[in-house]
Amino acid sequence: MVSRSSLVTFASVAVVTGIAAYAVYFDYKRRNNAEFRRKLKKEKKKVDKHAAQAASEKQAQAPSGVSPEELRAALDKIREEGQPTSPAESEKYFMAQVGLGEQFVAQGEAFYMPAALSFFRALRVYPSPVELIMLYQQTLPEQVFKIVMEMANMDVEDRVQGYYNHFPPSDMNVSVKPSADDSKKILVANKDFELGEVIYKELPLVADLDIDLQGKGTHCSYCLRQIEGEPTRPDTDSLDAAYCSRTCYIRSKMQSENLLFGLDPVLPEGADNGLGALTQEDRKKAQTEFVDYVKSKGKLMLLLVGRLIARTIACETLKLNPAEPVADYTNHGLVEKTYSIFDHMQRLRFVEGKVTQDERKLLAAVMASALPGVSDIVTDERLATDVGRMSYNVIGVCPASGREDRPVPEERPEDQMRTRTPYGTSKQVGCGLYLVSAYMAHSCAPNAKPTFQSDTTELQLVATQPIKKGDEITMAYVDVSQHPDETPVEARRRRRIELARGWRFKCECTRCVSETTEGEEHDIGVKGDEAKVEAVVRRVESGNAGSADTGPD
Ligand SMILES: C[S@@+](CC[C@H](N)C(=O)[O-])C[C@H]1O[C@@H](n2cnc3c(N)ncnc32)[C@H](O)[C@@H]1O
Repeated sequence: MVSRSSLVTFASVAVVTGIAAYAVYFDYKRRNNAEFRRKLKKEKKKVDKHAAQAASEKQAQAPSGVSPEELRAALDKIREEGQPTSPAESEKYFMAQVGLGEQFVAQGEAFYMPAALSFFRALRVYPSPVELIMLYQQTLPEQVFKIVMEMANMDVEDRVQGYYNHFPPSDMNVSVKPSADDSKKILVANKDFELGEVIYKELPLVADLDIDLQGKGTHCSYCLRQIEGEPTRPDTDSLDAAYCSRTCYIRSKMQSENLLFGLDPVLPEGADNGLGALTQEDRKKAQTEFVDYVKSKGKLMLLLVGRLIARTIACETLKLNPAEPVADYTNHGLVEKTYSIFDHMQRLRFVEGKVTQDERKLLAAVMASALPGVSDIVTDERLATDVGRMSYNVIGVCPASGREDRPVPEERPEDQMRTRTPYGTSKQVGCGLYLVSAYMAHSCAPNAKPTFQSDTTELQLVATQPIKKGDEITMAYVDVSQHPDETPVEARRRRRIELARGWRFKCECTRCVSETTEGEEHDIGVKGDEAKVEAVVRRVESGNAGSADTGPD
């Protein structure tokens, strides 16, 4: 049934899950095309006037009368048709579908269903669906509007609720499932694995060298491998990046380096409407200030969040240019139509991070100097959540050889960064955010371990015990060995404190439970589990997405 709440459902979910593909382009167009802005303003005024009227009239809330089966079949067919890929094609497609819809409507009620399908097709490619829905509500016959809304809700619900049917990709041999008490997510094996077998390989969404290795030229700034011979060094890189190969250089540049630390234009030719108004000097200055801050304060997580935002923008702008060989620059089909990076990220658990005003300004200035207007998305709230989510989920990259020269951190490792490495952080060269591995729970008696056998950021998850299909897969977030100077009780207490300080949860693993001694429990600084999941995600997953509140709890 189409009701106001389902309209809100669609609106809030569509907004928070990222309008994606054309957002950057259209946003620019809107800001810069006076005619477009005038038209939008006029339409908005019309809508505001009618909205008050409609509210008082309390529109009928009956369903469209079309059966869910019929709607489902129509939706499946429309999905199969695919969507235009370039902005120009999208605009053409949008106009054509709206024109068709109008023609069908003019032919009378018998043609309302095909009319609604055309308007729905147009809605799917429009970058601001909420605005369009408001226009539809005021201009389309009620019956047509209801069909469009029912289809839109079905589309969004499938996408949001069906997320874990599509992710992780099936070739990774694992699924994300709810835990037995439904309070969290766990990673489960889709088949049996023998001891020592590789369960899956995963590339990071973003990764970075430890701060002390940045700019040194000893390790690749993209794959983090130790560089043999002369590194590839771009002339104008503000972070002094060095690469082990041209492939790494190109990938890094395409994914985040150019936007953050390079000077090439960010949008594809023709899509920027002359927006690259800031000079290269402005861009360099903003970049240098950000780099100086990150390096002097050791803010690796802020750097990674910058990369994350840059990569999100790069993914969306790459979609604007179908001629680009997208797959070459991306990992695991991350640039795909159904889910954006934002969709992936917002499902990860986190503890809010601390970000100062200066930090936000420095990062926003880098973004603004490359792509004016984009700095608007770097809000205090978003940054605190992103930094929290990043530091909560990254995994330390420890190549087989590791390193012995890592500076001893002044802060406790778990305060400075939580890099989830079973070897401790002392040997790592950097860290990466791995979207699938992020779901692995900690166990003090884990059955799997992340390894970096190719000496790059590619994570290979290896079974450290035989694993049966359906078993939960776990890793150690901290060093779970018993040190020579420790009793079992002391070792248990050490790892539990480290977990509580770093990840704010009380370990409930089988080993901790079995090693509990009577009267021994002590205050480890946390009562239960203080990690959060984005409120909108929780609501959507519990089938109650109607609220407009989209912030974390
Ligand atoms: C990095 S996330 C792992 C994925 C997470 N379980 C989820 O629901 O998305 C870490 C969170 O998992 C849970 N967790 C992981 N290992 C745990 C353990 N040994 N005992 C209790 N909770 C654990 C805690 O809620 C913690 O906040």
